[in-house]
Amino acid sequence: MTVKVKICGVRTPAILETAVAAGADFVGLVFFATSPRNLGLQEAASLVEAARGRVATVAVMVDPDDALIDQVAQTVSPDLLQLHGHETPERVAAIKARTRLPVIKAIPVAVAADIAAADAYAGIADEILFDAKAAPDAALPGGNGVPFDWRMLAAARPPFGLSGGLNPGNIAEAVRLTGAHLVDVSSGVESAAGVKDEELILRFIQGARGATQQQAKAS
Ligand SMILES: O=C(O)c1ccccc1NCC(=O)[C@H](O)[C@H](O)COP(=O)(O)O
Repeated sequence: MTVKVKICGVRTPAILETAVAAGADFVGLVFFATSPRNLGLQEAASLVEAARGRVATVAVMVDPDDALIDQVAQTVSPDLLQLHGHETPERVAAIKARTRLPVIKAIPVAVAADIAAADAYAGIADEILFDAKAAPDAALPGGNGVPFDWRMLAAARPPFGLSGGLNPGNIAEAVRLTGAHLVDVSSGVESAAGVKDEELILRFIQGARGATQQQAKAS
């Protein structure tokens, strides 16, 4: 199994090129006004145009209303959507029907009981992404660079994605321990909030690919 890698919070053409050259499968474009990774619609549209056919683009939104959904779908035209808020299964289904785009649903995890929340999205979301639940006083619902206890994912139904506090130093262990088929990183490949680092992106993707090879040998 080859682990798919998503580099989230891409903001510039140069970092998009780095992610493509390093072999990323997905790049995330964040639409969340107070995030240091937030993009305007036109900036995002330019990145999507440059990415088309080379790496899949994911528009990351938090409890978006229909107006934002329509603006992003029509102006930015990403390959997928990622819903990172409190969207119900019914809302996810409605957004999918409205846009005809595949949807990644983020499930926030702090305690073992949180894993079961994913079950309600079976057959609705195209991908489940278990992410660390943000602290109550956190400024952002995602992209905080904080991991959760991966052992809780023993109760998760594969396939699933993993994010939250991943970085070049822990990605191999994270893949080995969880069996995640998708890994998603933001803070762990940044030199400062919202500033992606080319070297860290390369090392992260190499680490994910290396972990895949070891896992394949063991099975
Ligand atoms: O990254 C953001 O700024 C962000 C803002 C609002 C909602 C979601 C956001 N990011 C979602 C992601 O997909 C991140 O990659 C994921 O939460 C992991 O982040 P990190 O722990 O920093 O690697």
